[in-house]
Amino acid sequence: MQDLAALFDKSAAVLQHSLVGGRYLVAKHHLEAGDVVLQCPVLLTAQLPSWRKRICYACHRMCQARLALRCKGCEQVWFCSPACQDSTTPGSDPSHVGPEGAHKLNGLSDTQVPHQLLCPVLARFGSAKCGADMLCVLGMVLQLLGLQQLAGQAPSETQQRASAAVGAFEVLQDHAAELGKRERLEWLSALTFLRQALVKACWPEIPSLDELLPLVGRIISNSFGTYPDRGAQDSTEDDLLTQAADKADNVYQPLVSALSLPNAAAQMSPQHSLHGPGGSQLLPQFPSAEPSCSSISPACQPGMQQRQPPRALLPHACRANIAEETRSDLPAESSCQDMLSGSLQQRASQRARKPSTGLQHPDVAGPKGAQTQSIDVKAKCAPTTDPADGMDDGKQQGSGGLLVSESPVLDADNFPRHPRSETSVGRVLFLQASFFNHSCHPNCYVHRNPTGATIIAMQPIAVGQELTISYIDEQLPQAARMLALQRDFFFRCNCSRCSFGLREGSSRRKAKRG
Ligand SMILES: C[S@@+](CC[C@H](N)C(=O)[O-])C[C@H]1O[C@@H](n2cnc3c(N)ncnc32)[C@H](O)[C@@H]1O
Repeated sequence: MQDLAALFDKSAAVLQHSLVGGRYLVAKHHLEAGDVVLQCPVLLTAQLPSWRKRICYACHRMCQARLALRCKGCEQVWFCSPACQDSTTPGSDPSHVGPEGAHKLNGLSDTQVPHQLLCPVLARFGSAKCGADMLCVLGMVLQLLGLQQLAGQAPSETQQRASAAVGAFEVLQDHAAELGKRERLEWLSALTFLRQALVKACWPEIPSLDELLPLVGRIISNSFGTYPDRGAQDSTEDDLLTQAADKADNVYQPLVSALSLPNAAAQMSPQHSLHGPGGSQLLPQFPSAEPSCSSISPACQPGMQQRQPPRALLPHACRANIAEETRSDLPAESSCQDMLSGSLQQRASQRARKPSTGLQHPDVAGPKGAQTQSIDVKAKCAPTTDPADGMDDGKQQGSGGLLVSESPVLDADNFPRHPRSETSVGRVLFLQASFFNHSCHPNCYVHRNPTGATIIAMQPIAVGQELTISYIDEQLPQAARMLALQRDFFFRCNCSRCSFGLREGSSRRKAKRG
């Protein structure tokens, strides 16, 4: 606990532990809406195969044009510039690469796993017979194995940082034991492929399946989905403040009103003293478009990015799909027990469904694109195809923004809706953010950019009060929320809103019957 606590030294959060609730974070001091609670770097991240030709492996920029520079060794990663390509080799000077700090692939500049280390293993990924999301997770497992290799090297700052990262990752909750039988078999099959790739690449130590499965268990239950975003790249301090205010007002106020929580509306109506003590001073300076990158890639030019309303949090693609399905399929007050018992059995098949329509990969044209999204175990017989091949770049949708976004979208009537039409482009794991518990009525939200995430208070938070974020679309009906949390995060939510909702649901049913 001592070392873990140090992860939060420079933040407004303190890690606590309770025998009943496990680890959780509380406010170190009073926070106002808009205050930054903490910033966490990206620990692991990977793109879905179909997006790799659009997203620079080094700086994580999403580009409109298909990237021209590909690693000749593995043929699995693409770069937006020679500088970005060079940055992945040890000893290079990363200072001129991409947006400020974006070369820090793992958010730990000195522990970025050199691409040369991973390249021979990635070279085998082209023949993988697993689905896109699984391949994405395998890529993150490989990065972690790379960090483990760095951690085993001779003492140096790099070694120390890698050891710290690996050590902290190992204490994240691992839900591998809760995988359904079918899912477990799927993962074992995918991990067997990874082991074979490691053997062929002469990896120094080949972990057993029993050692690899918990890594997957931690990654899938702690990672966020990444989404295309047009505009967040230029996030300014004012944008962040506005987002915090929008989120608090437009997202939670209607929810609170709908639930008629006593006193809650007042609590959820921050005074927006966003520039108050500890507010703006603490806000980070997000990297803006960087001349070195934009001068090379037209897609990185600020003029190419259209500002869009901020969007809401979603963990990853299959969660978005479930959200959409459950919204339409499920009555708001369905029995949660029924939902959950069904959900566990259906988890694998739900995940196997192809993403909903909406924003598609710019290269994807109809059914061909859908092929890459299936993670059905049977479908794994077909190699993962890359829809970017042979497509016309001129028909791409514009998308010059960041990979990740996490703020609400407003409908025409100004009521927040969820970006469920968005398709995930990959996954990302933030170490510190993994210690925030979920609430369906959270007091913080996560603003993400390619180099990391910033947790921001959405309302005044008293010293010692628990800090929570939402892992899902908290505007879903309770049954759907519970289903998504159980299915994707392996727990049953005990937040105050769910407890309240259960009582409300049963009393409404009673009232209907009566
Ligand atoms: C990302 S971790 C959060 C930190 C976690 N408490 C820990 O000790 O590592 C997510 C896990 O925390 C627990 N958790 C988070 N939010 C919860 C909630 N609202 N209700 C019940 N359990 C929750 C669940 O065990 C879940 O799998």
